[in-house]
Amino acid sequence: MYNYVLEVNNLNAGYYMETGFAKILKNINFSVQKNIILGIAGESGSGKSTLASSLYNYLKYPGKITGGNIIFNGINILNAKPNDLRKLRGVKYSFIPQAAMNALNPVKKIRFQFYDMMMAHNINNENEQDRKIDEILKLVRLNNNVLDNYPHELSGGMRQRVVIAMALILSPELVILDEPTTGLDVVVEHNILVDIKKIQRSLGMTMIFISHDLSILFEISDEMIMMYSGEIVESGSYDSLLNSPAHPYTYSLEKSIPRIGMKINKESIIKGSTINLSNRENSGCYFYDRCIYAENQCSLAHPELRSINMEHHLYRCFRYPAWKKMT
Ligand SMILES: Nc1ncnc2c1ncn2[C@@H]1O[C@H](COP(=O)(O)OP(=O)(O)OP(=O)(O)O)[C@@H](O)[C@H]1O
Repeated sequence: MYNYVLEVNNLNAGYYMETGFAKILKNINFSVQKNIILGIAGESGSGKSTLASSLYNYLKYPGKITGGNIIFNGINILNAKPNDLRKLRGVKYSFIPQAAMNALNPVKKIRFQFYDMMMAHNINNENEQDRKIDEILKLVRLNNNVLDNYPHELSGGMRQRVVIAMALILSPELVILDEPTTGLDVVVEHNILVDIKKIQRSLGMTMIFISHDLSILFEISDEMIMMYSGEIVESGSYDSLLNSPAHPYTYSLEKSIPRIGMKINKESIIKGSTINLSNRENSGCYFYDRCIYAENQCSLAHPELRSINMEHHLYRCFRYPAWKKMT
C-alpha cells in the first residue's frame, strides 16, 4: 500500500482568452508517494506550469481551475478557506515558481527577506530565526555572507540557492519546483540538482520537479509523468519510462537526448513543431499529427490511460506494443 502525500483527481484548468475559454489541463489524475521526487516532463506549452500553479492553488486570472480536487494533508486545497491555505503554504508545502530567482525583492538584503518570510509564519524570535537561517544556508551550501547582499550582487546559481533555501526553511513535507534550474549554465545546474536530491533524501521530503528537459528528470526523479497537450500521456517509475517507454512521445524525446559520440536517429525527430492545442478539437489522439507510428484508428478515437501488467506504469496509446516492433 502506497502512502500518498498528494492526490490529484480529475483536475481541469484553462485560460480566458479573447476567443473564449481555452481548456488546457484535461482530467489530470495522479498521486504522489511520500519521500520521492516526482518529475513532470513535457515540451513548452504542454501545461506544466499551469499544473504546477494549480497544485498550489495559485493559478491567477485569466487562468481558472474548472474542476477536480487536490487533496493534501487530508484537505482539498481547491476549496480550502484562505486561512487554512495560509497555514499550509510555506509551512507544510511550498512552491518555487518558474524564474523565482528573479522574484526576490531587489531592494532588500537577503537577510531581511528571510526574516519577512519567517515572520509571515509567526516565527518572531530572533535567535530562532538566525538558527534556522544558519541551518538552511549550510544545507544549500551558501556562505552566510550572502545575507548581507542584495539579490543583484549574487550569481544566478546563488540566487537560485537562496530561493530554494526560502522554500525549505520551514521544513515542508512537499516542495513543488517549476523549472528551478532553467537559465543556469550546465555545471551550476548539475551541482544544484545533486544538492536538491541530497537534501530531499536527507530530510525525507517529497518533491515535484517540473522541467522540459528530460535528461535532468532522468537524473533526479524516482517517478515520472509525461505531459502532452494538457494531459498525461505516460507515467511510472523513472526506470520504466527510461528503459521501456510505452508512448512514442516519451520514446522520441528520450532518444533525442544528446549523447556524446552518437548520431541522432530518425525516430528521435518528432514531426511538426510545437503543440497545437487546436488539434484537440479532433476526436483522436492529440499526438496523432506528429507520431510516425500512428494509424488510422489513432485519428478516430481518443486513447484512455491504460496500465501495463496491472502495474502503475500507465500509457495513452492505441499502438502500444505494436509500435515497439517498428523501432
Ligand atoms: N496567462 C495565460 N493566458 C492565456 N493562456 C495561457 C497563459 N498561460 C499559459 N497559457 C496557455 O496554456 C498553455 C500551457 O502553458 P504552460 O505555461 O502551462 O505550459 P508549459 O508546459 O509550462 O510551457 P513552458 O515550459 O513554455 O512554460 C500554453 O500553450 C498557453 O496557450
